[in-house]
Amino acid sequence: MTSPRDAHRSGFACFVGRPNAGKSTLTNALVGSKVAITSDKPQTTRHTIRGIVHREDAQLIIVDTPGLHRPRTLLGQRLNDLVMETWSEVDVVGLCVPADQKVGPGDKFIAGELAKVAKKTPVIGIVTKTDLVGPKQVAEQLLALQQVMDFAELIPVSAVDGYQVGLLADLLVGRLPRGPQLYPAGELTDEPEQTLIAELIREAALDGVRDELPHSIAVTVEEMLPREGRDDMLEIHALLHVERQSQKAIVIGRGGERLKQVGMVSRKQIEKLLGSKVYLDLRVRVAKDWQRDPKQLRRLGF
Ligand SMILES: Nc1nc2c(ncn2[C@@H]2O[C@H](COP(=O)(O)OP(=O)(O)OP(=O)(O)O)[C@@H](O)[C@H]2O)c(=O)[nH]1
Repeated sequence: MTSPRDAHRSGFACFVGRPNAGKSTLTNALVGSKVAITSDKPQTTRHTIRGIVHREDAQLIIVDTPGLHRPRTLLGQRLNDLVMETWSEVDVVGLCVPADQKVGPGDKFIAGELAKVAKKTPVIGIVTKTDLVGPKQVAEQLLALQQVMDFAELIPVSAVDGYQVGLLADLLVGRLPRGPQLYPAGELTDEPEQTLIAELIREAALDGVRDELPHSIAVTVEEMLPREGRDDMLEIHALLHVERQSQKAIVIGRGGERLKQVGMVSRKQIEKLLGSKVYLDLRVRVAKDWQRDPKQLRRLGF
């Protein structure tokens, strides 16, 4: 007889899909907590952030990769390499395609790349954002997705209303090998706190900026220390790196209004994350063309 302990499964999953497909939101819905940043701007997830789903019968570690795209810069190339590397290391991959957009060349490009690992790693086709369309369109999207590659399973979900999120967790867990817990119960992510904080600041800074500017913002946390004379407060110093002087002006805004807003919004999120009051000092620095400069990329953690 197998004991429940022997039946325990553990392992890694990741979601892929074109930018904005809903991968981060789905990670959060599965984990039940805000660990991956989300935004309506494409390519917001630069770091491989893991969310951990703890269940009686399994521990599912979700690696949230950046969107795959045709590389134009050194950063783009590195991001793609990171995605490929992630695929070969996980137990199951979910290809996310939003229900409200036609299956297009971007999805086919990703499916083509995924097919290369599909013999080793099962791929689940996931139609996301089903709350945005009617049942007929969901069915059509499932059919369209089925054409692009040979999936181990196909499932429609909505991270917003929770539709089939539990079932998706079951499907993912079903593909994990038997094994013990890999992380302590209750731990939701193994990303260093500073990375999460930097991501929250970047998320706030991206809100309301258009075009190519989002790709030009990077955030580093330079210092975290107890605030002098306030033992209930943390003091955090962070830098927003942009590529050009003109971008600096946009990020700061007229009379510093935008930066103030970014500070206010992200401070609230950071306080929630850390469970402590925070004094946040944000500065903007021009790191000329950092996306094309290997030294700068390393300094910014890529
Ligand atoms: N209505 C609806 N919107 C969703 C759902 N999931 C995600 N979204 C929205 O779609 C946008 C993109 O979601 P993300 O989770 O950031 O997408 P992503 O694939 O991680 O994007 P990148 O990080 O750019 O690769 C956000 O505005 C989300 O709020 C969903 O189930 N329903």
